[in-house]
Amino acid sequence: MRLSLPRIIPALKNGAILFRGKPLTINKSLHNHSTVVLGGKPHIFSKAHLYCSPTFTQVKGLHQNHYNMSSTQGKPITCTAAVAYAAGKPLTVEQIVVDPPKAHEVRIKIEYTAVCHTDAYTLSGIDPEGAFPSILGHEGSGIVESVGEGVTNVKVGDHVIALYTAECGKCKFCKSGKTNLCGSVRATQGKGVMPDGTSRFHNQKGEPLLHFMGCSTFSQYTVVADVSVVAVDPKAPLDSISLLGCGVTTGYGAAIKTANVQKGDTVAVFGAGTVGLSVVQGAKSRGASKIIVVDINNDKKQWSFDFGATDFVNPKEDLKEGETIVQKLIEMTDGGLEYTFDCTGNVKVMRDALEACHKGWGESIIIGVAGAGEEISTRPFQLVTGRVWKGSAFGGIKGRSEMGGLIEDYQNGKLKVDEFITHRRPFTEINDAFEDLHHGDCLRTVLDLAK
Ligand SMILES: NC(=O)c1ccc[n+]([C@@H]2O[C@H](COP(=O)([O-])OP(=O)(O)OC[C@H]3O[C@@H](n4cnc5c(N)ncnc54)[C@H](O)[C@@H]3O)[C@@H](O)[C@H]2O)c1
Ligand SMILES: N[C@@H](CCC(=O)N[C@@H](CSCO)C(=O)NCC(=O)O)C(=O)O
Repeated sequence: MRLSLPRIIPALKNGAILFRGKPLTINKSLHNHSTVVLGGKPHIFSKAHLYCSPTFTQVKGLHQNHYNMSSTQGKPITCTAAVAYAAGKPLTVEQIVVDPPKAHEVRIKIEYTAVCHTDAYTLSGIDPEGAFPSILGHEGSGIVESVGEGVTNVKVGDHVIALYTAECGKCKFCKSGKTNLCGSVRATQGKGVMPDGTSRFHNQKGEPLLHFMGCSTFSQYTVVADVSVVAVDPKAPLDSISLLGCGVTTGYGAAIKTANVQKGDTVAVFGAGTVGLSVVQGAKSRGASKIIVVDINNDKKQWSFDFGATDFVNPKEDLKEGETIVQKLIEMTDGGLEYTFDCTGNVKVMRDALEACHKGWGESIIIGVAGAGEEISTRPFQLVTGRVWKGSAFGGIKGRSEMGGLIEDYQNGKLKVDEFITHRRPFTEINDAFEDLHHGDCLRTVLDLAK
């Protein structure tokens, strides 16, 4: 069993874990969370996780009780959150109040959240659905603190990932077998409220704060609909798997599910952020014969090769005089690609990605998110001659039924996740994490909500 230190310490204090038949005690706990002294003997733990070997006996019920969550159940919780008060303004880190979950809702203690490009997009003010004041964040993991009436899919103490693409299993969309776009809570989610039309967050002045993408992971506690949360293997480290809440799943799923890349296919990926590089690793896992990454930032070249790209093209530097990126890609692939992916959100790039597809069968998948008023265009002849334009949300992955498989892929070393965490910060440095997004050396910044 693997537990992060902030959670194991209360358990140890309660004598809830036995070591060689005796309760473990902490003699000393260092600020450096990678070292604690247990029973007089120093133990060093990597990545702030304690791995309980067979000599460490887990006492029955520990999982539910060690966190002492029952004291907060049914009550409002005051905690730290980062509030987006207005578009284009830094987030305000302050104390807010999180109400208990109502029926079919789940209150989660968020342990880790990463910052996705989409959070920056909404904060910038160009998201047509962006609403303020709100609590952003949608790529996070945590532990269930309490559940409302009628919740059966998760229980207190479960390790969970919040899902911005819900899965109810009952709606027209879920039952269609054609899409992961569940319809059960999407309308209220887009308005920044819970399914009953109200918010569970308010600030110290009593003003309601809106939810975001059904997740709001930029808060130490959040409330989500039960259809918007999945329990995961508690052995999977929560910091790493927070990235499965969006970026990694989106790119990997777009390659292996939406496009369903096959052995020998040629692939071009525009934009080598976490999403694009996860497309690359999905295409590589399927045995694509050529994986060309197109990015205007040379810092992304080495990343691209590390994740499985065979070629890297910087359109600002690698084109001959008068040559377009479409011509270059067509020339490199004897007529165009089987699959292209836009992972930039730039509508001009989306057009290039479509037109670089092979006549007759090439498919282009739009993943990037474009601002209000932006539209895509191409000559209809591009489609008449067999190219296909598609989109992909959350990689086409059904969060509740398919997340377990992705976690297994990660645990078996098939899916890279840790490699995307280039920066770690305490939650209080969240505005710096938004700044990180603009630097070429940053894929994902993971924020530790306990700090
Ligand atoms: N559809 C979905 O479900 C979904 C999920 C997650 C993210 N997104 C969107 O996907 C996009 C990528 O997200 P991310 O977190 O990887 O972003 P990111 O900012 O980390 O990466 C974007 C990359 O695109 C590159 N880029 C920018 N302009 C370019 C251009 N003109 N040509 C080539 N490369 C260019 C950047 O240099 C960067 O490497 C964003 O638009 C994000 O909002 C969509
Ligand atoms: N709100 C925007 C669109 C934003 C958007 O397209 N979101 C993606 C997920 S981005 C995750 O980082 C998505 O999955 N959309 C499908 C959905 O939200 O149902 C707008 O209004 O244009």
